Amino acid sequence: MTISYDLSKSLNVTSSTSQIVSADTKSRHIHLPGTDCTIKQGVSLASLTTFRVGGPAEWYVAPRHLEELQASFEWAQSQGLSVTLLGAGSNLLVSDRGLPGLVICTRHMRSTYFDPETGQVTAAAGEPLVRLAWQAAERGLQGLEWAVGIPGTVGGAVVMNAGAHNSCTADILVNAHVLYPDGKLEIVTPQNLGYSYRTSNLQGDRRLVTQATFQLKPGADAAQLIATTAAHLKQRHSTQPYNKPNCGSVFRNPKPHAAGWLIEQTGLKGHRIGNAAVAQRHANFILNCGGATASDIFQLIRFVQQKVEQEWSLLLEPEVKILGDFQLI
Ligand SMILES: Cc1cc2nc3c(=O)[nH]c(=O)nc-3n(C[C@H](O)[C@H](O)[C@H](O)COP(=O)(O)OP(=O)(O)OC[C@H]3O[C@@H](n4cnc5c(N)ncnc54)[C@H](O)[C@@H]3O)c2cc1C
Ligand SMILES: NC(=O)C1=CN([C@@H]2O[C@H](COP(=O)(O)OP(=O)(O)OC[C@H]3O[C@@H](n4cnc5c(N)ncnc54)[C@H](OP(=O)(O)O)[C@@H]3O)[C@@H](O)[C@H]2O)C=CC1
Ligand SMILES: C=C(O[C@H]1[C@H](O)[C@@H](CO)O[C@H](OP(=O)(O)OP(=O)(O)OC[C@H]2O[C@@H](n3ccc(=O)[nH]c3=O)[C@H](O)[C@@H]2O)[C@@H]1NC(C)=O)C(=O)O
Repeated sequence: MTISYDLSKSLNVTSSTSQIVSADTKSRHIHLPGTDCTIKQGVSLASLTTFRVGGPAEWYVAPRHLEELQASFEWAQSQGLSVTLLGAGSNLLVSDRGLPGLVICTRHMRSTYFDPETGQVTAAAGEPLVRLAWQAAERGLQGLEWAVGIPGTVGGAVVMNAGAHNSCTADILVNAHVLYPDGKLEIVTPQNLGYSYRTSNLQGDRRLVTQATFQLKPGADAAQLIATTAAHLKQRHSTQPYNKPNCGSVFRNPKPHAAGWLIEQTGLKGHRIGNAAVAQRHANFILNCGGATASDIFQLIRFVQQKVEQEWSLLLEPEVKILGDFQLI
């Protein structure tokens, strides 16, 4: 049985039913008129996700500017293609069969502006959150020290409400610019985004975050902020596995419990399916031990869910976004 499996009810799952590629889209590269941007056919997504798994995008584009982004949306609409949004791919499990339609990757949308007076920082969607955290600390701007070690983009952080060390994106977001597929731009505030733990109403949505502004506290001691940031990174490296491809925490914590604790108590540390394994260092991490398939990881996620539910009567909800078709074995 082949299904589009919606594990978290908030997944941007796309069907793998082949799209009809129209006559003028048969070449492997399509130049977007009026831009320097090229849409490519059949681009592997494995190297674009931190799990290092996943098949090809039917079509792929990585715009650098708003105009290129708008042109990409227009092109997808003109071809009747579905659109999937990709940041740094650090919270994604993409099917081995790849994704139909157009995958728009924002990681080349880069720019940062720090206002030392107000403490506000505005960054384009593709800026690495980690880079922003270090730059803020170096400028004596307090409020992003928690973000070190999270290998996502600014856009991904706004969508996922990324967080750590009892802080999260919603705490510091002033506003985000979002682009609708029809080209309309809107400025949204945290109050509009339905934020809660690792959740926002942008998840599974068609709006694309193009930039975000965060409020930091100016005038802090840079050396102190750098020390705190470094301490957070050190703590992470001592509790989380950074040596093999993964997606961070696989499941949201079913508070007041910690998913990692539940999985360890269920005896699943080290459990392996194919080349995917539950990490020894942290049971809420699944590792690609080398040559894992998305299917291996998917089966392991299902297995962990089933075992934990049997033991604790709790269904763990994936934090990772599962995209495309997966087959239940
Ligand atoms: C080693 C490791 C450690 C991690 N630690 C943490 C942690 O401590 N805390 C934490 O919260 N997360 C953590 N994560 C998970 C991940 O880094 C975050 O969820 C991150 O915010 C995802 O950002 P991304 O750019 O990679 O988004 P992606 O994984 O590319 O996408 C995530 C979702 O956001 C959507 N999306 C991405 N960009 C945009 C955009 N510009 N506009 C609209 N939608 C968009 C995608 O469609 C998808 O639904 C970790 C991951 C790894 C690999
Ligand atoms: N296990 C996995 O699956 C993966 C784990 N990771 C881990 O996640 C974490 C975050 O990864 P990633 O987002 O790629 O971030 P990186 O740690 O690679 O850093 C991103 C950018 O932040 C800036 N930066 C990093 N460290 C410092 C510093 N000490 N001082 C000043 N600036 C700094 C640099 O910008 P500039 O170059 O402009 O100076 C760098 O390019 C890392 O610990 C990485 O090892 C990342 C990917 C996959
Ligand atoms: C990595 C992510 O975020 C991380 C974030 O980096 C850290 C640090 O703030 O706190 C959360 O982890 P976490 O809840 O697992 O934090 P930890 O402190 O490592 O563990 C919580 C509790 O579980 C226990 N634990 C953890 C792992 C394990 O194998 N066994 C175990 O018993 C720990 O001893 C601790 O008592 C976030 N995870 C979630 C799902 O909320 C992510 O979202 O991808």
